[in-house]
Amino acid sequence: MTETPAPAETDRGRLTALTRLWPFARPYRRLIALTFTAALLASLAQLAVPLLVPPIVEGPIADGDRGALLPLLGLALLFGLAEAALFFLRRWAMNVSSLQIERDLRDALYQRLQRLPVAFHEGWSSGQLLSRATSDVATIRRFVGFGAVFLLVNLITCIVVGALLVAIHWPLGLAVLATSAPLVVFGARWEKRYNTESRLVQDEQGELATDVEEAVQGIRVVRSLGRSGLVFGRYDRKAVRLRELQLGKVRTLALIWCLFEFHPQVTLAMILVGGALAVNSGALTAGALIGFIALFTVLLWPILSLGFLLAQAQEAASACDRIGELLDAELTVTDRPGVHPQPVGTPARLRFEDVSFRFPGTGDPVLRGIDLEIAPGETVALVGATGSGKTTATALVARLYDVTGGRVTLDGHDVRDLPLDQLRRVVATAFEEATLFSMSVRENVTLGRPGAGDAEVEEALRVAQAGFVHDLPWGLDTRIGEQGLSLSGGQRQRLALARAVLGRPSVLVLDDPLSALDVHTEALVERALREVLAETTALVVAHRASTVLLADRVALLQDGRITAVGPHGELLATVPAYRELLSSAPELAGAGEGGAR
Ligand SMILES: Nc1ncnc2c1ncn2[C@@H]1O[C@H](COP(=O)(O)OP(=O)(O)OP(=O)(O)O)[C@@H](O)[C@H]1O
Repeated sequence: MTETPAPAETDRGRLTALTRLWPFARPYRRLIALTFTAALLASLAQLAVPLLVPPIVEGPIADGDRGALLPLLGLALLFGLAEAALFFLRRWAMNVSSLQIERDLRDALYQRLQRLPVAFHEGWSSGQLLSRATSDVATIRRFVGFGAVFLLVNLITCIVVGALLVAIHWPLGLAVLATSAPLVVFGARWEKRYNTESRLVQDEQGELATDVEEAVQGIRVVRSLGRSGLVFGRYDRKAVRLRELQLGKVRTLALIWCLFEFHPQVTLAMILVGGALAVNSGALTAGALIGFIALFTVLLWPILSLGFLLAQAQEAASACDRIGELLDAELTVTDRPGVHPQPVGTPARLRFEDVSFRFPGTGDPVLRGIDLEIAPGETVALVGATGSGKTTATALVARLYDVTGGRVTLDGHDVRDLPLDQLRRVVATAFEEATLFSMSVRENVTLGRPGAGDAEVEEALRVAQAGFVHDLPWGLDTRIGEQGLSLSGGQRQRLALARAVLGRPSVLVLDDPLSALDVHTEALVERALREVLAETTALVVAHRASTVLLADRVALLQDGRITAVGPHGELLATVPAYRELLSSAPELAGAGEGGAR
């Protein structure tokens, strides 16, 4: 796997990236509006007590009229109760909408990852994808479920309270607003710096996740080579770098907090001095000053929270950008507009017509002008030196990659003119690396054909010589794969083969699927496989003599070109390069003595 592409140095991570969330938030706009309204009303209800202070101080308290106190206190209590009810409503609506948005985002991301071409996945490390699908989605949920609402509500509270302060005593009110201005200027400047740091931290977390994943997956190799120390060293260097990046982020945040903490204290001192002078000169009553200070304390939380709310918004914007990189990635292998199912026989005729292929971003093409026709029911073995392009050629049939020149056809239809659904139903592929999922044996085998009946499954298992599954603790219902029962390499290959031959596909593509079998099992699988190959069209990558002998004809691939096609015996007799290949590859050498089937 290559390094994850670096983000472009454009507008990335600016708060405008948050607008990407709108399509996900739109279905829940009513709940979001309810959240926002409840939060705003609760904040405004908080203002009731400070606003009631001057009438209480200057009325009942100054006059010693206890009876007049009661209705005012009752009013304050009512506002308190309203605030509590609004708090509950806000939390409920906020959590429901944010959890829904999180789920929708996760689903969209997962579906996109499933649809993105193989070439895309080869360019991205799994840790980067994992961190986007988990921690970035959670960051967005936290912002949607908290930061976004309070950023707006607190801003409105600041404006309303600012206006009230000016209304109570305009010189003091304006002074409070003037001391708040640096917060805005500083906040805007800091936004850029914090954003860059957030993004770097998030990317480094992805790198670290990749390392952990590789170390776990490759644990046997690492242990057997005795390189745990080396692998740990690499991991530790990244962990140290992550710590440094996080510390940088913390430093920036600490600076912000400093300012946001310092500001209210200085402002409060200024209000006390200015207020005392105003009361002395008769420009302000004592009650109004107490009310002014009480209102200013309401302003403290919105001002203090601005720092971390902006930080949360920044992190969410970075997360949106990172997720956007996946959601915007081009779906290069997709259904052409207007495609509809075409008649494809079983077995089908497979043709490579002047096919060329170049991996994206690479120089020389891997395949150049390949012509190969495989008649219905015929088996052709693809033979060539390592790196000659055999696996790449087979991957073009099921459109794991799309040709960059020429075309591949099934019964005369360009594979790009078939709906992907149909194509992948009629073409079955078994890879050299047998991948099994954390599911039951049955689910693993029927993955490509969920409707397959018991008889078909049994037949596929028989062909693949995978009868061992009946001896597993729960037979076909035994859970296998990463989190299930461990199987040997040969057993895994046999199950992957059973998956490919299930339902007798129109075209069978086998990429050296017998490589992990012992000689005895291989002979049994080959015998059964001959039955299947007799009824289907097959393209088989052969690294071993025994696999070559399964084929009717052999195609020799050299440097991305097919240089000879014919029965094994004929090539052996007439093509020196083929003879050389057989003699230089011990695995293939045995074919020298045999003949094609
Ligand atoms: N994702 C990729 N990006 C760029 N180049 C690639 C990619 N995958 C394979 N290649 C290159 O394409 C060439 C053909 O690879 P391919 O796997 O098709 O060869 P092969 O004949 O199947 O080899 P082997 O017998 O070792 O399996 C090689 O040079 C390989 O390095």
